[in-house]
Amino acid sequence: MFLEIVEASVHYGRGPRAAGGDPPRPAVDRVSLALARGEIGVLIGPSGCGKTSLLRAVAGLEPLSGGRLAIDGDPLSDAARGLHCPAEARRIGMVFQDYALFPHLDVAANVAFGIRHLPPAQRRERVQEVLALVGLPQVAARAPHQLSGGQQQRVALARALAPQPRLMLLDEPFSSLDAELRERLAQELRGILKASGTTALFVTHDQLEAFAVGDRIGVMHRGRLEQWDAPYALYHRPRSRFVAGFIGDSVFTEARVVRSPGDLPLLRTALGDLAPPPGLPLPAPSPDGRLDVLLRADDVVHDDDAPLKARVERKAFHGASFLYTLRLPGGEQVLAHVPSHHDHQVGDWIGIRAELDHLVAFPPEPGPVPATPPLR
Ligand SMILES: Nc1ncnc2c1ncn2[C@@H]1O[C@H](COP(=O)(O)OP(=O)(O)OP(=O)(O)O)[C@@H](O)[C@H]1O
Repeated sequence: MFLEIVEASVHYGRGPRAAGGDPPRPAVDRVSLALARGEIGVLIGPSGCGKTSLLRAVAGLEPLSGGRLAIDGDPLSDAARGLHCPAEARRIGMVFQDYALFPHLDVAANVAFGIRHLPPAQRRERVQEVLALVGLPQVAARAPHQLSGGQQQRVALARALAPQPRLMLLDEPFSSLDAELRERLAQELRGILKASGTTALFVTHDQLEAFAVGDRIGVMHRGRLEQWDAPYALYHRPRSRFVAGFIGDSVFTEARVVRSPGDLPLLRTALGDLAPPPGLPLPAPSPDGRLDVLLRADDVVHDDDAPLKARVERKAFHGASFLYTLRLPGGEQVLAHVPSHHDHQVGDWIGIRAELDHLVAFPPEPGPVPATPPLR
């Protein structure tokens, strides 16, 4: 593999620990992942889960307290051997949230910053080449303040690409831009990285951005990498409750494992009996036969003819669809993506049914079942 991270840990403040105090929890806790040459990996997870710390360790801005990492077989950090290649010798490009362009230099000089060692003609050629790659061939003579936020970020990307880094690291590069522009730039970014064959690791907290950019996506939680997988697998085959709940709009609903007349297992839920696809092993239920089933908003279909009715509690307009929060007569809450021409009002009762292509179930968490407020 081109980028290899093995059991990498990052601790901050590794000074003597307070008497009787717990050892500080690592910001990154034994994370392993790999990227093939030219692949784009994305790290996603809640605030403080360790995404930036891992990226900084790859960049060489933080030492590893455990584990190792290498690019193209070249060891860069190895805690056991006390190896830490300095950041400037790693040939890694970086783009961060703040554009960090030099305000007193024009765009061409900004982009040429990392290739000052090249002869002038070659340097000019490379600047034009990368500006064309990011879709801004005409702005070389402008000052950064004469560009929009999105354009400035593309110039920052061109500047990082100019020295042909072995790896590109991007930390929330679009987070200061508005949502619509962010999504467009995320798709453009993927095209630019693929066109230049650049291997990249991208940090975001925006799922749409992660799915638009990544060949592989990693979900981090409290310093651990919970799953590192292709986007499709992450969505349809989440390996942990955390990943299942974090990705997409969903709820867990309680199910009892019962037997069909043909002696196949069925999951009895408030939305009816769900048959696991043949060959899908169910996790072991609790001693009282309970499992929690993941119900994504796209598994719940609005159907006027369905006998099961649910009351609209909230609705959020998503353009092509509404995300409805619905309450079933028994008190359970479910979510549903409904095409936006079905514009129901809060308080309306609408017909729904479950239509699950991928059934995801987990053993119930220990402790009492959280009470669902009754329907008023
Ligand atoms: N320089 C530092 N010194 C001490 N602790 C730090 C430092 N930087 C980060 N941390 C802690 O390490 C943990 C991981 O932080 P990190 O910034 O890597 O998370 P993140 O997932 O990138 O968060 P966000 O999405 O909010 O940027 C947090 O608990 C944070 O408080």
